[in-house]
Amino acid sequence: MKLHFTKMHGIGNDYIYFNCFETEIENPEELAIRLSDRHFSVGGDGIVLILPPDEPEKADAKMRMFNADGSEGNMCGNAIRCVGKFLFDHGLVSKTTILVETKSGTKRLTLSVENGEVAAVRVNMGKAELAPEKIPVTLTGDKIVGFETTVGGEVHKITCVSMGNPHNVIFTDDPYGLDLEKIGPGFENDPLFPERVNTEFVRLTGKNELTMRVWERGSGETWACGTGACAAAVAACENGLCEKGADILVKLRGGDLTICYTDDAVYMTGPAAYAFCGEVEV
Ligand SMILES: N[C@H](CCC[C@H](N)C(=O)O)C(=O)O
Repeated sequence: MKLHFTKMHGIGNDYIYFNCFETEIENPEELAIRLSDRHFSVGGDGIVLILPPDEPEKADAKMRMFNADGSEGNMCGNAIRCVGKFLFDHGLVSKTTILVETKSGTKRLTLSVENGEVAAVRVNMGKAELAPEKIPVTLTGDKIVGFETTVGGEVHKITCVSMGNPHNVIFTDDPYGLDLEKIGPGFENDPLFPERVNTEFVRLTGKNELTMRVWERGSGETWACGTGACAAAVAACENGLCEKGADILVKLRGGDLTICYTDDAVYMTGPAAYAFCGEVEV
C-alpha cells in the first residue's frame, strides 16, 4: 500500500507527517524506525501523525509523535508548530487560534498567516514542571536546580524540567566543542532518569539570550528541540541567568526560537516549514 507523506521541519528538526484525517497508520513505531533512516529511506528525526481530536467539542486535532527509535514522545514543540501550519494550509481548520491534543495535554496555538499560509506559530506549552518525581528523576527535593551530581559518567550541575517530556539542562562554556555523538548516549540513558531523558547543553550568550545544542531521547542530536528550548529557558531563569516573564532568544543549530517563562505557562514562538511531499510503500 502507498502512503502519502509530507516532510516538514521546525528550524531543522525534521519529521515525516501523515494526515490521519484521511489515512490510518498501523504500527507507527516500526514505521518511524524504517522511515527515519537518512540513507535507506525518507530520513528524519521521526514521524508525526496528524489525527482527528478525541474530543471534537474541545479540540481541533490530535498529534502523536514517534522518535527515530520508534519510542513515542509525549510532546514535541517543533512538530506541533508544523501541525498547526499543516492544518491551516490544508483547510482542516479555518481559525488562527486552535487547540491540539497531545499526550501531555491540549495545547493552544496562535497561527501567524502571511500570504494565505502559516509563517510562524505561538504555542502555549503549558506549565513547566520542576518536581523531581514529575520529570522523572531519581533525586529528592522540591526541584533540581544547579544540582551537582554524576551524569553521563561525569560530574555536572544539572537542572531538571518537564515540558510534558523529561529534560536535563546543563550550562557549559562551549556547547559546540562537545562531541555529542560520543557523550550523548551516556546522558540519555543515565539511571538517574527512569524514562531516559533529553539533554540540553546551554551557554548564556547575552541578556536573555541562550545558545544550545540538544541530544534527544530516541533521536540523538537534533538541529532543534522546542520542548528543549523551553526547558533551557526555564532552567536559565531558575538559575538566575535570564529573566522570568521576558522574551528569551534561544539559538539552536537550525535556527532561533523565542521562549517566555511565566508561572502560568511557557510560551514558544517560532517558524514551521515544508520540505517536500512523497509516497512510501508500506
Ligand atoms: N525526543 C523527545 C520528543 C521530541 C521533542 C523535540 N523534538 C521537540 O521539538 O520538542 C522525547 O522523546 O521526549
